[in-house]
Amino acid sequence: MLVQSSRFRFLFPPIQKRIPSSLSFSVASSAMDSASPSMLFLCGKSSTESEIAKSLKINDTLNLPNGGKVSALLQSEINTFRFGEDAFNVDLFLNSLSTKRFGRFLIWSPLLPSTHDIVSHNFCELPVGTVCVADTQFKGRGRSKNAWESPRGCLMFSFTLQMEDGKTVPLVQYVVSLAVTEAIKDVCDRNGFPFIDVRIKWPNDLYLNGLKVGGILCTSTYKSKKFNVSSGIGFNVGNEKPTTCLNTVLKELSTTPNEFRREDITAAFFNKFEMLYDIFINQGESIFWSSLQYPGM
Ligand SMILES: O=C(O)CCCC[C@@H]1SC[C@@H]2NC(=O)N[C@@H]21
Repeated sequence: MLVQSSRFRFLFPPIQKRIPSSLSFSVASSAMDSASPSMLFLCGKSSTESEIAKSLKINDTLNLPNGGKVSALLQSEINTFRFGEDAFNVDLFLNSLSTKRFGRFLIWSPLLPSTHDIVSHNFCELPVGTVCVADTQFKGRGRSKNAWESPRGCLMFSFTLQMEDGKTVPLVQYVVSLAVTEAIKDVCDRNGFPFIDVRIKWPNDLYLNGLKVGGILCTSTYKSKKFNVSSGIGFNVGNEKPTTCLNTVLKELSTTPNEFRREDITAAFFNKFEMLYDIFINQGESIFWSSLQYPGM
């Protein structure tokens, strides 16, 4: 059943074609597995977050589950390395970010096992709202113990939030899904791109032209009367495989050579998420339904 709204569009199951989110890794990427430490660049929107970065580096605080090694570096050290032109541009992201809490402390890595492992394993050491972005993952995690294929071009990030009311925790993935589709609309509007019809298959999958292009993974632990929630998003922005991606569809719809940038989508995501999350916490789940119209019912 397709339900359309004036502001949001939702796609409810059953869906035409299901693409498994569990897909195998290439031999090359699994060979890179934990042999060398993952480089984590710790970056901040303001001096407050930059001080946190320095302290985490000096104290060698961050680590990975199962003894995986990390090497913590500061934003100022990024330019001492040569990463490809398609590496995540930290400045581009931070300059487009207008939030008060989410995304302001950024951990970027060119290659790591899983952004989700970084934020969930180090949750208590990181400021709430921390985001970890990777260009490639070699142990990307999907829901239900599936793997998430994580090639270059795919937008992959995880972030943290803390909640007090256990009843609302399972619903946060809805807010995340909504923020992703709203972010894509926002980037299209700002850049004059044609409308790209990314749809939510509730609660945590994103579809484009009937194919799965993104998924959301939310996990939580309970500590000191608070729910520590880690939320991970994988979205095919520039990677045509394994299904299709935003840039392929944009190319089909455009006469000029435009491309989505992962940095713009990530910043727009947090700008939208912070607003939607505040509404959700203050007004409850009505945000999901208030603007729905049921045509023909
Ligand atoms: O559809 C799913 O099964 C959810 C996929 C979630 C994948 C993302 S990619 C960024 C983050 N890090 C991970 O290891 N998984 C999530």
